[in-house]
Amino acid sequence: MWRRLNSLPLFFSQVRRADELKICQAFCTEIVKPVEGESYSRRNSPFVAFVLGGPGSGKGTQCLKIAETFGFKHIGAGDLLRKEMYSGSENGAMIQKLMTQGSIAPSEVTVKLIKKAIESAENCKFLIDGFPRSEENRIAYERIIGAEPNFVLFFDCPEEVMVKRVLNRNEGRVDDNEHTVKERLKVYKAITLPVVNHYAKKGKLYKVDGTGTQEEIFERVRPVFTSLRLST
Ligand SMILES: Nc1ncnc2c1ncn2[C@@H]1O[C@H](COP(=O)(O)OP(=O)(O)OP(=O)(O)O)[C@@H](O)[C@H]1O
Ligand SMILES: O=c1ccn([C@@H]2O[C@H](COP(=O)(O)O)[C@@H](O)[C@H]2O)c(=O)[nH]1
Ligand SMILES: [Mg+2]
Repeated sequence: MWRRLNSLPLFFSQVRRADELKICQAFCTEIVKPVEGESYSRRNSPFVAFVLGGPGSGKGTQCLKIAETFGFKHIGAGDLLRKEMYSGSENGAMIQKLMTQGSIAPSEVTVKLIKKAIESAENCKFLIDGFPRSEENRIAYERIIGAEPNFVLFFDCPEEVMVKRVLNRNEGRVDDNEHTVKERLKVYKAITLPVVNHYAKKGKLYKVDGTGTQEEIFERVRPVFTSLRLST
């Protein structure tokens, strides 16, 4: 569907936290370099950043700030699934069960929702928050969408901080409870971190310290997006 985008140059070093998989850390001044003269369009080649991190690492919070400051369209994979769940669609009950368990929805379902959200947006720059959750998700996205993300923003946060934030969230989510957050952390470590590692190896990962205040974190994120020189 969309033509493949060039992989973007990042520089690497070893990691401290999230070290189960020895994820590489990007630490460069010119973080993302779109190809000279390249223009991005919603249908042919949107500019896509995946935003990953554990439950409560602050993905949604930071995506709102990035979207507002840099004009990206924020697509929360979990938000799309929650909307589907409450819509009364045929997948609703299945999604509710998986979310309550802390498990992951079938790739076809999630990618279809993401594709629809991209195609119906009046934008060509997207933040896809909380996806891909697994290697299977990633492969399905690449197959169905026909492109890789331009880069991946990863919020690295200690487990105890993430759990505390989730349990204080108070938004009525079916998964904001002690039991589900424990399951989500297991899934995150076993299935999502390999995706993070995949993008690190490809030179597409930008890792940000997810501790501190929302404002402090955003100041770490800001240079990533300031360095983008998108021609649209
Ligand atoms: N830096 C921060 N310090 C304290 N609380 C925060 C911070 N960032 C976000 N929060 C709060 O923590 C909770 C979780 O944040 P957020 O929803 O952004 O995380 P998330 O990574 O999207 O989580 P999930 O994967 O569960 O959707 C929210 O209530 C949010 O307001
Ligand atoms: O790609 C995805 C994203 C989310 N889910 C399910 O939704 C919940 C909550 O997701 P958030 O991104 O944290 O809002 C997640 O635990 C999964 O159950 C999914 O299946 N696939
Ligand atoms: Mg979220």
